[in-house]
Amino acid sequence: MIDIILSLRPLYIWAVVLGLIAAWFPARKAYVDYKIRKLGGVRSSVLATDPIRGMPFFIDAGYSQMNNRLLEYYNNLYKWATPECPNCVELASFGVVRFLLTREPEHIKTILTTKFGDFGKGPTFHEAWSPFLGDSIFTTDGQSWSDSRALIRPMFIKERVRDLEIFDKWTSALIDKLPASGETVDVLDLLYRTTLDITTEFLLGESLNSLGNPKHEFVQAFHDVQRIQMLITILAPFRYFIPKFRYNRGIRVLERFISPYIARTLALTPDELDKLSKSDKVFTFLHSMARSTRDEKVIRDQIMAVLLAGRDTAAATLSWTIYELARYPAVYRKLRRHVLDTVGPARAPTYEDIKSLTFLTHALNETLRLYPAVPYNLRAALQDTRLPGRPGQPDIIVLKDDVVVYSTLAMQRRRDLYPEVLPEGFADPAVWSPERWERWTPKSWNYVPFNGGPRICVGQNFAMTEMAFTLIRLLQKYDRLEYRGDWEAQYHKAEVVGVPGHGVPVAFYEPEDGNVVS
Ligand code: HEM
Repeated sequence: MIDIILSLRPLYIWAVVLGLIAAWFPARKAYVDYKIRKLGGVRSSVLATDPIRGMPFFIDAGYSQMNNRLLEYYNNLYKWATPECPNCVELASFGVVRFLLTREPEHIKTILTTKFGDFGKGPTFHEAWSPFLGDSIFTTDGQSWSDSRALIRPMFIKERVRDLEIFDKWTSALIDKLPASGETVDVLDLLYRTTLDITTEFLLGESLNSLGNPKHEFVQAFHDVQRIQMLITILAPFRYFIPKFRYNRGIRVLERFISPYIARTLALTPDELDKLSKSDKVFTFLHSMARSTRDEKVIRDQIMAVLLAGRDTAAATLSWTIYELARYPAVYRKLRRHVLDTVGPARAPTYEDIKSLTFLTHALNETLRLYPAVPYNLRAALQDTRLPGRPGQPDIIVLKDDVVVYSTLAMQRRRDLYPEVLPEGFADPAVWSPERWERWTPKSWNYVPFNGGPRICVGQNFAMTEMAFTLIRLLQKYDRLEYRGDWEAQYHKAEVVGVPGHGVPVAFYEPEDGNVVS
């Protein structure tokens, strides 16, 4: 065939090549249609199967990401969906990979539990993320993922007193950094640093102290790596064209910081590690891993993964909570009253205090409903499989290597997933209202900020305790809070984690006349 083409004149060669390309896409579509029919299901709503129709969607995705309109872009896709499949659409451009984008609870449930084994991060995700997260819990599937989970989980199953001490140390440092009563501060920036300091101390036994040293090169490097990683993920087919200088340099900075801690830990003998494990006070995540593996790379990868998982997620959720509390002073006052009644004005909270403060948990749940920290996620099909169709409709076929993108952000904000007629006292679902949780439990899989199934967030309890602890400390000290930004201008910015795009400029007020309760 090649010989025949090469024997033609150049103009004819171009014509043949273009003809082959033009024929390839309909042929590919026909083949996919045939396979799907054979498997006894249907396609989801098809938006594009070739570059001419597909490219504008991918370009718009990149543009929307850069301009912080990703949720709008994502929701707009469903305007072209068919009534048979209103919440799942298919996009393809070059190559053979189809992207299925969904905001359907039954699909998320299927991916994460019912057909857990059929879906995974997949080889492309692994390749795209491995410079940063290596072969860690985040980037692997099957046995490798299961080994990572077994390595990490022990540090999260116990309620450790040591964790509360770490939270206390760094929330005190946070409060020390807040300006005088009534002065404006961007609390998002401070919370990023607080959660980074908490997470590094938890992981390594020693904190980065970014609250004390905001210009630490680690902070900028971590930011650069995450931002570029998100772009690499969104522009998956075109990721090779993204400049990676800052990304690679950032990863080197992170590694330079972590390496000495790993080396120091690996220098300990198994006996020494066993001895340390007896004491909750000094035993770190690093020690815990070194008891199971002596492989420096394995440890490096898991540390990076937990750093990523633990830092921005909690900072973002706390920031959105503070942003909403500034909007609803009555909720702030109610929370403060609960905290002062339960913990008092100065004492550090215990695990029991935190558990008994249910309204505080409702406030955090409500934030995670409107602003789930991981707003977009994806899974690749590891084999031909299916997602359930609407009641009475056939299943949607997912072919091996197809990528399913799911958004808990888009799903949890779907108006049609809430009662059509809202019960008394149940605020509009678009509104932040912790009170709704007093009489309402979301249907399972309509609310999954920590995901679900075997891959559910391993740090969920750690995160909820850390966030509650931080809020309690702020509520003890300040009797009110004022937003100093432009409410209209605020937007949701998605870089792996969804944060308030304009930060959260606020002023905290201590009680006037020194009274604890105002
Ligand atoms: C508000 C706080 C948090 C939220 C909303 C959250 C959410 C999530 C979500 C959605 C996943 C699933 C990711 C995926 O499978 O693609 C996840 C996984 C994970 N999270 Fe969290 N997370 C939070 C805080 C934390 C913290 C503080 C830690 C640790 C210190 C942590 C550790 C992990 C780890 C290790 C995984 C991987 C689990 C696995 O793949 O088996 N998370 N988290």
